[in-house]
Amino acid sequence: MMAGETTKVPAMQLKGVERRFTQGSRTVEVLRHIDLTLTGGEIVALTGVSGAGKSTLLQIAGLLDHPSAGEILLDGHRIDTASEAARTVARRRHLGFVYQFHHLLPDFTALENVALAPMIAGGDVPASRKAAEDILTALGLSERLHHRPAALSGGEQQRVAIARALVRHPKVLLADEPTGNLDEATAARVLDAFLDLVRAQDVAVIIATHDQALARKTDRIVSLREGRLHQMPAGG
Ligand SMILES: Nc1ncnc2c1ncn2[C@@H]1O[C@H](COP(=O)(O)OP(=O)(O)OP(=O)(O)O)[C@@H](O)[C@H]1O
Repeated sequence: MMAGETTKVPAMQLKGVERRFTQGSRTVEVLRHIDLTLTGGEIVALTGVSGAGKSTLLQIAGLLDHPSAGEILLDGHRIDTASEAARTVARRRHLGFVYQFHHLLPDFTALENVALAPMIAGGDVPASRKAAEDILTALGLSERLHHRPAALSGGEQQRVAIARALVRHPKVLLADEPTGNLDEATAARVLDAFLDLVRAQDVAVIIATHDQALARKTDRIVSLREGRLHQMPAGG
């Protein structure tokens, strides 16, 4: 190790993760033995054909589902064996989620939608609103703070959803087709704003996507095939 360098604990590690679903007499092995290390500041694209298990893997990494076997470490600590209450706290404090459809609250403004997350986590109102304003401004939405979702374009709505996921500075951000609902030009703009922001925040990001143009902009591409994770060569 070089002088002044510190070893960085991975934001999240999946070790030997398996997930099988049993329906009647039939068992489907969706994830067979997944090893994945996510480091702060690293953006990983998770690819694979429809049904390959991308969403299943995100659900497990997001502590929303339990692996059938294997370990999950968050910031170096086992979290898969923790109580449901501890997992909920860890999810709120350390994980952020962005989905294809944004699920913004229709009766709240952009600013309120984003500020709610830190407020629910116990932040005071002025600090939460300031954090929300800062991140929305970083995403180019300073002129849209007081608009409700219905008065925003699709790309703007998705940027609000991204702001909401990032406002508490999660250690890990899990995104499932975050630009899948947008036209190509809007998707590219939203993605660029999103990548600039997460690179500045040092958050580990995993993005499940079918979009090769999106995947090529990340630091690393992994692909799920027959339940196993393959590292794809650099450059996609
Ligand atoms: N709760 C469940 N019960 C039974 N089977 C399930 C369950 N959840 C997922 N599966 C199966 O696991 C496999 C992987 O599904 P998953 O949604 O993770 O794929 P995906 O790669 O995200 O697909 P897509 O790109 O279409 O969203 C599919 O065959 C699916 O039917």
